[in-house]
Amino acid sequence: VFSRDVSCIPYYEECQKTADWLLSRTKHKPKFAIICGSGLGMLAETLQDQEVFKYSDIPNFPQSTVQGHVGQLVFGELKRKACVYMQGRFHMYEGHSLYKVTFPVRVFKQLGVETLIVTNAAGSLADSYKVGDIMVIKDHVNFPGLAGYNALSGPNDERFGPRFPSMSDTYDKDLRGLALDLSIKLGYSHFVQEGVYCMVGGPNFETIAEARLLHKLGIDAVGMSTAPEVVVAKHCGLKVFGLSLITNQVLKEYGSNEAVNHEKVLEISKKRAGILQDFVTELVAQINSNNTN
Ligand SMILES: O=P(O)(O)O[C@H]1O[C@H](CO)[C@@H](O)[C@H]1O
Ligand code: HPA
Repeated sequence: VFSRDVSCIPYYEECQKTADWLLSRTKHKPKFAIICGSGLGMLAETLQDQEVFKYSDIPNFPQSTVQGHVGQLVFGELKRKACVYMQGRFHMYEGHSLYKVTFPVRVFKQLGVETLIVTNAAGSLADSYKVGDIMVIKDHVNFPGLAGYNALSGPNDERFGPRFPSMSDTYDKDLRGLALDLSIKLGYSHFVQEGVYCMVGGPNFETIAEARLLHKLGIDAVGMSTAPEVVVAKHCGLKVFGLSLITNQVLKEYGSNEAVNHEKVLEISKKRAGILQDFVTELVAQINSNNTN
């Protein structure tokens, strides 16, 4: 489940074939790819001149199985910049191999994308965060990756990137700075944070003991995605920027009657998607005007 079957058809060619299929059907040449987190598919709604491809029609593409992940690529223009949105991501807990989870990222690279913007729904461990806050991802802890379930495990194809890529500067410093400046300009600074995201395998939410452990480790927000996509993006030379929407507080005390569930996560995502949408739109516009990209 976790690693690539080395006997399967060559991965680079497989990605290229999918990219060529898309390029022959869309007039857009995206430089930005945006992955929509749980319940955040509406981020794509502001795209002008849309062209939509269902995952079930795209060669080699996996299928979405999680509620809140529609399962289509939307190409279009945001402030006259060509973008592709992934409405529905793939998670390890769905049973996808990590090479399938990250397949779209490599396809984006072959489409000519230069910057990947990841979004996700996450639970907060940081005491100062509130539900509805947006966290600019400064760095991540890839728990499955540390345990050997890494999207880069298996044969390395140098055409994507090096065997041993550095991850010390993964979330682009200029883009993070730009986003924090922008949050002030947009009047968002009271709910925009910067912090560390941690990926756990899921699909269960954390036990109290696990939540306390993550909190002690200095992790600010936890989710079940993002790290594999980001590792693969960095490996193949994409600039990376990430936003976590805080959909719930992770319980750290015993005896509470509260419990998180996916429906509550989707409810908050739906409520805050508009704000996230504006943030991403303005950011994409600014990246160009500042020549950051
Ligand atoms: O990370 P995204 O896809 O936003 O979704 C988050 O929300 C779901 C749990 O409610 C999990 O899939 C978790 O990873
Ligand atoms: O509390 C959480 N834990 C893990 N993943 C999540 N995704 C949204 N909220 C959470």
